[in-house]
Amino acid sequence: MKAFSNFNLREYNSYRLSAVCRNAYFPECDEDIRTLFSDPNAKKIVLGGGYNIILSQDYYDADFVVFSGTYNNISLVGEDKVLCQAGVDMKELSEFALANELTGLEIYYDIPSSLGGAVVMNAGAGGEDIKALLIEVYYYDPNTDTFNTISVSDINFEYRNSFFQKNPEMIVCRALLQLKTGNADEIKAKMDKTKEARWAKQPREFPNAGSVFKRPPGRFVGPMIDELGLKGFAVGGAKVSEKHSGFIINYADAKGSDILSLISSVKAKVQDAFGVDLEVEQRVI
Ligand SMILES: NC(=O)C1=CN([C@@H]2O[C@H](COP(=O)(O)OP(=O)(O)OC[C@H]3O[C@@H](n4cnc5c(N)ncnc54)[C@H](OP(=O)(O)O)[C@@H]3O)[C@@H](O)[C@H]2O)C=CC1
Ligand SMILES: C=C(O[C@H]1[C@H](O)[C@@H](CO)O[C@H](OP(=O)(O)OP(=O)(O)OC[C@H]2O[C@@H](n3ccc(=O)[nH]c3=O)[C@H](O)[C@@H]2O)[C@@H]1NC(C)=O)C(=O)O
Repeated sequence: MKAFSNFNLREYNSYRLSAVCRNAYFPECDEDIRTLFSDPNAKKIVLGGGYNIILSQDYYDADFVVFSGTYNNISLVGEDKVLCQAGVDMKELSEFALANELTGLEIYYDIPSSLGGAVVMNAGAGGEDIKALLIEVYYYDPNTDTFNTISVSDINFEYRNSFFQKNPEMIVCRALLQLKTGNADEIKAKMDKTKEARWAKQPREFPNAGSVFKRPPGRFVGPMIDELGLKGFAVGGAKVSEKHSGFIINYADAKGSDILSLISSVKAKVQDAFGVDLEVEQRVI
């Protein structure tokens, strides 16, 4: 396994915040996972691709385990199933599916996520989600020091929620996905179309971590923020995106604390004006 001391996580969080941690570990196999997590008292902070996190501190006197760039094997099982490890980047997984003329993963060409993060959060967009493709997930339970398999029906997926969110000590190791045989041109066309539509609406030119808030029941976040005239509202180097007000962008060397102050301010204004208590979707670390 790769291990680094005093490691700057800037390249491992999509806001590109500078945050140094005491140690960063990049597991490469199941035994590395057991070594890292078998002692429940030795707390570690888990990151996938770092696309949905806010690193609120400049320094962490803590150990991070990063599932990105390693533990990222993908293999075809039979004709139309794919087995992949937690560190697989979903974009690469969608490209693997295309190369094998398999359909189902096209939207993940542009949903920033590791496979592990996608399972934990039930990643998706436009009405599609990962739940629909999953057969089963293999995970590590530090309470019992065992690797277990859970079938999709037992994961209890909900909107941005799952068994793994409710049990954050469980480590997602691998997932088996069911795809369908497709036509390469059609798969590629859907990948390109999804990407184009998302880039047109989202501020992909700046570091960001997707939607800041969950959709409150029966409402959208963007229109409320727009109505309050908060597009472009900034704290330090962090700003409510002018392109999509459900996003915060790092436009000028923001700190995690800038993002948190901006979130508090937006939350308070939305609460005052609409009586809606916005729930932050991104993980504050
Ligand atoms: N729809 C969109 O456009 C966008 C969606 N997103 C979503 O955000 C998520 C980002 O994923 P990713 O970057 O990989 O995750 P992150 O690195 O952002 O990690 C988020 C949390 O997921 C948990 N986690 C990640 N990997 C594992 C694992 N192997 N085992 C157990 N827990 C894990 C950890 O929480 P804990 O320790 O509490 O379990 C971690 O704090 C995806 O679900 C993605 O869909 C992000 C940006 C845009
Ligand atoms: C980006 C993420 O996922 C996104 C996902 O890409 C999109 C599309 O499926 O739907 C959710 O966003 P969202 O609720 O903001 O949906 P969008 O379709 O972008 O916008 C909803 C509505 O708000 C309006 N809107 C959007 C932005 C804006 O500045 N102003 C505005 O009025 C849009 O016109 C649309 O009518 C997901 N977010 C959540 C928290 O559910 C993420 O999870 O990080």
